[in-house]
Amino acid sequence: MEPAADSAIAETPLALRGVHAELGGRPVLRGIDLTVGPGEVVALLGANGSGKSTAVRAAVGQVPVTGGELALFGTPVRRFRDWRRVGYVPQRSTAAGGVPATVREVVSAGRLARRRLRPLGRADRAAVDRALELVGLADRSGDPVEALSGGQHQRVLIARALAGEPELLIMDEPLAGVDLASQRILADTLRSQLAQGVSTLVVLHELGPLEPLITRSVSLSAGLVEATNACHPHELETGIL
Ligand SMILES: Nc1ncnc2c1ncn2[C@@H]1O[C@H](COP(=O)(O)OP(=O)(O)OP(=O)(O)O)[C@@H](O)[C@H]1O
Repeated sequence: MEPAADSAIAETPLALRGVHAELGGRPVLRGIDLTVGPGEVVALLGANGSGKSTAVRAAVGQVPVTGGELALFGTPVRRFRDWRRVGYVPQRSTAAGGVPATVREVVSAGRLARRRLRPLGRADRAAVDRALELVGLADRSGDPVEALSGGQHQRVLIARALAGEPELLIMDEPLAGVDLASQRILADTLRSQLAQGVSTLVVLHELGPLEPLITRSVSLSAGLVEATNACHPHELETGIL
């Protein structure tokens, strides 16, 4: 194989080929093809239960792949260890998991894959500060996460993912329950990440303020890809929603 082709494959942040996955013994993904190329923002769309969350959870190694191939940066997910290259924002949940924690503590957890067992250093603290600034929560960093609204909570989860300075950002419904002002902050945040070359896979029900940033949309139906649309800013067909 040509070296150029080799490096092109290695640089593909996320590639799913004919991916199958099961939950509770039932097939949920039934042969998904999905690629997130360098610098792309791919929106994953589809009805409730179509398999969007399962696809992203497979991509971050939380759901085993039972067939096909899933690779991160050219490495099969089962062998992938370089998780600091990936930022994951799970579907809305409690950021602190019931444990009292401040906004800064939760966001600092995003540095874990980089720090390993070392204490938080100056570069870690600077990255946490930048992430808090990006999502507009710098002034709330000392507050307990329990004291935040749902939309602010969601921004904490995004800041936690950004604090790790990922090359691939995977977000599961980051706009769910978030008001328009917060959605715009998220759009600005994503725009700044794109400018730095971060690739993104984002599960959405409505494109909202993210619409101009999306380069491609992939629509799932009953565990299969129903449609793929190359999007140019402002040209996405809203009909696919
Ligand atoms: N733990 C589980 N055990 C068994 N089935 C599950 C489990 N989690 C999800 N499922 C099923 O898998 C299918 C896909 O679920 P998934 O959460 O991936 O859908 P989704 O497209 O993200 O939906 P939504 O838009 O509602 O978030 C659904 O039919 C769901 O009922």
